[in-house]
Amino acid sequence: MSLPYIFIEDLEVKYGNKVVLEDIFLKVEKGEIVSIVGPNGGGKTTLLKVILGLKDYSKGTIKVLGKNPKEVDKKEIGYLPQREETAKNFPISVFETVLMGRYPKIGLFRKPGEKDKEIALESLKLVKMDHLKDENINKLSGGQRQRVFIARALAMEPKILILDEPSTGLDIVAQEDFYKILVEIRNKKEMSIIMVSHDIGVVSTFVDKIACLNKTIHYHGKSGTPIPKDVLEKVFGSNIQILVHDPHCKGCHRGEHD
Ligand SMILES: Nc1ncnc2c1ncn2[C@@H]1O[C@H](COP(=O)(O)OP(=O)(O)OP(=O)(O)O)[C@@H](O)[C@H]1O
Repeated sequence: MSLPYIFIEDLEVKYGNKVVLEDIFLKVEKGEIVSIVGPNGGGKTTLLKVILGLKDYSKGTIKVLGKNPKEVDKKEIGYLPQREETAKNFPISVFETVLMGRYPKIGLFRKPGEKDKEIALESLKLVKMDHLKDENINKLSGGQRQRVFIARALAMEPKILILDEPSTGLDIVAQEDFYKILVEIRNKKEMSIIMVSHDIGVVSTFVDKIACLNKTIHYHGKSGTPIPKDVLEKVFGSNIQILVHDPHCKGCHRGEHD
């Protein structure tokens, strides 16, 4: 059997003397979509940084594509950070933005060729934004822009896609569309997707595994199975209310709820 794309065992991470992650065990297989949920300050971004090789760990084992994270070829991992801003009024089109995703492959000083343009267009099609390819990136809505940034990451043809709160600011319909696109991308490209999310109700319908992170991972299971109440209380506190999302509810789609 092949190695999981991400393998983490007994991981501990500190900032100075402060332990922010401990006893972390997590496996992400090829083609799996995993969501990390948890309260502010729970360590989600820190975990992503360790996976990306941007932050050291103090104990345990972590292998990304079978290697120490710092040794992984950066072209193998597409990363979309929490907030991605484009310079206001910078005249760059959607297509040019996605084409920038090819530069790690072709080098900064080479002109993209026909194959690069083909891949950029295919990436835009995957996120269903090809009809806006000539539009200025700053004229798009937040959700549309987010999809373009995903296309830019896809243009690098990575094996793993890492997204930090990709659905922030999207309404529930846009969130669902967004997650459906991620599932399609996974199905077509067989890449692993690991993302931080706050919308636990919606995300659980689309992902393969949810990891609740508050210093350590409290639950780690298949989506569709309800997360036990005691686990939710440990992670979010006792006031948490999880709205179980019914994807067939037509009222949700028409915005008929409060
Ligand atoms: N550069 C840093 N130096 C020191 N402590 C840090 C640093 N970055 C994060 N921390 C601390 O590490 C802990 C985890 O932070 P992290 O940003 O990983 O949490 P998070 O779950 O991503 O939070 P949020 O949901 O608010 O984005 C917090 O206690 C935070 O204060």
